[in-house]
Amino acid sequence: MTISTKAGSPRDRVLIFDTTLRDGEQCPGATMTLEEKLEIADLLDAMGVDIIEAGFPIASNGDFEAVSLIASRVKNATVAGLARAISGDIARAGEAVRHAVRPRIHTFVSTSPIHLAHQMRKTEDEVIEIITATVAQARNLVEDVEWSAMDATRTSIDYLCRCVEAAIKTGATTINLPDTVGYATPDEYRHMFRSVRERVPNSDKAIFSAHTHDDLGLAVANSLAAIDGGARQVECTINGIGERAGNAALEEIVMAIRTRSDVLPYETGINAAMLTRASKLAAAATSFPVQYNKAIVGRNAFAHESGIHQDGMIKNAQTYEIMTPESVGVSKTSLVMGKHSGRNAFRTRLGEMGYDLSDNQLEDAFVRFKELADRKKHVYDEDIEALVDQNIAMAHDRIKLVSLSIVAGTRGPQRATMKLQIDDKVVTEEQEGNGPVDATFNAIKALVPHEAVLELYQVHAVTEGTDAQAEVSVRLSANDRSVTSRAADPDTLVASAQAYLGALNKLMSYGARLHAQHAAE
Ligand SMILES: CC(=O)SCCNC(=O)CCNC(=O)[C@H](O)C(C)(C)COP(=O)(O)OP(=O)(O)OC[C@H]1O[C@@H](n2cnc3c(N)ncnc32)[C@H](O)[C@@H]1OP(=O)(O)O
Ligand SMILES: CC(C)C(=O)C(=O)O
Repeated sequence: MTISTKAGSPRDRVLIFDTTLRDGEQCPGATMTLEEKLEIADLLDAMGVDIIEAGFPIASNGDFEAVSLIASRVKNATVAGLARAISGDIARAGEAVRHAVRPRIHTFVSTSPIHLAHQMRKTEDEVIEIITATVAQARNLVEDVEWSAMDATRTSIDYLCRCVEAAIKTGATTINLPDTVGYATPDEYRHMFRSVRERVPNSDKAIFSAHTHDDLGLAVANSLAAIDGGARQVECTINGIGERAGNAALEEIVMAIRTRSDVLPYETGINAAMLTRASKLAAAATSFPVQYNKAIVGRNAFAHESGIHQDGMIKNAQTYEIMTPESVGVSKTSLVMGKHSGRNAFRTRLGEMGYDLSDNQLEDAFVRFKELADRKKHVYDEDIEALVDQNIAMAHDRIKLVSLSIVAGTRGPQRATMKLQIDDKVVTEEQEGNGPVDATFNAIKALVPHEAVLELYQVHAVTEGTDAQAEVSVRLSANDRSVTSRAADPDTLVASAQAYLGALNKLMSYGARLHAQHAAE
């Protein structure tokens, strides 16, 4: 099947066969409700999936009902029901898909020696007879019959060719050669498709299909190799969910074909902008979270934290992104601020947040940002805001905190050892208190004797989590003047000391007469 591209060069169409609702549901814990299946089927249809494998109708009444309902509501896609090479399975699958606009029966039987000997307990000739009888039965029910050779990749090529020839002769229109146990390498899989297509005399009467599993992490690579070997249908699932390590991920195949159209001259009918939505829906329905670094749909797929990458992204997104986030339905790239970020990203984020800092202010804030990022897993905008505001506010302070250590716990009294820089003199003091905050404030009072009264002391977390920054507010009053100062730090006691000192600095800058001036002398 060939279609023309906009540029006029012919590209082969690769059919996308989605089996999220059948093989995807087979992985332990991924069972979906009827409503969830209907919602997924509607989305797959709207997204442009060519064939939706809706379930295995003989498996249960629930599966039968889901396949029947999906068959009656899907508007464009072919709806397939799976059936073993057993008459009852095929009749049930035929019944389930009968109201589909485009119904398909997908029947399969094992072909590898290990499966024939141990699972089927049949000879090769007996299985050929089973293929002939069951494909013929399916063909009597629907025109579109897919036949699969279970464990094809561990089957001898001679016997596989005999099976495929028999299936096509009896009426199979699609031949699927699955790598059922995820054992093949891309070269082997490509070669298998080439050999079977070359050696089977009637191979041109069927579309060949690849169905891969990810036991060795090769499912997508094998699917692409199969296409190179002549397959024009690929069987895959949203988020790559499926039996054991999963199936080939639909979104990865689609985006590989789209992004590397220079070396993969194919097209799919998928509206890629819906991939992220489909991923979220499948994850919610199955309760299988998508790993953060999952290709295409993982939450880090379009996120950058390292400074060199962020710098490149700011200059030109193509430096570190091979596809746009919009192309897969993600609204924008995110530059995550963290310990690996650099100045360019920090300055850019501050600009977006409305700050216009001088070079010196920026440098100071950047140093403090790196210190914070070393201590904190996530640095949010609110953290940066708190840090920069504090930095600007502290620029002209006469009293600065150099260090603070606290002894706290059940065996009081609590003790604070504090070092301050007052103008250009460094002074140290150790004080006890009724709790670590009291000890801290006592140390300040000892180092900067004053008569200001503490009117308010309040603590709240800037963001969520146990490593959140504490934002402390302190209000002091002296000589009829009242000032409030805020400070943030992951350490509540450091934030408390900074806020208290901030208030003292403000009082001093308003000209309040504090003994601090004497202490600094
Ligand atoms: C590679 C794949 O993904 S194949 C699809 C796998 N999916 C599933 O199995 C999910 C749904 N399965 C089920 O609900 C059940 O297994 C059923 C309803 C299909 C069958 O249940 P049971 O009749 O209890 O059989 P059970 O599951 O214990 O064993 C499977 C039987 O099917 C036979 N069988 C397996 N595959 C095939 C096949 N393709 N064609 C014919 N028979 C087959 C096995 O040899 C075994 O037969 P036996 O009982 O005569 O030894
Ligand atoms: C039923 C077949 C197609 C299958 O799921 C497999 O072989 O993995």
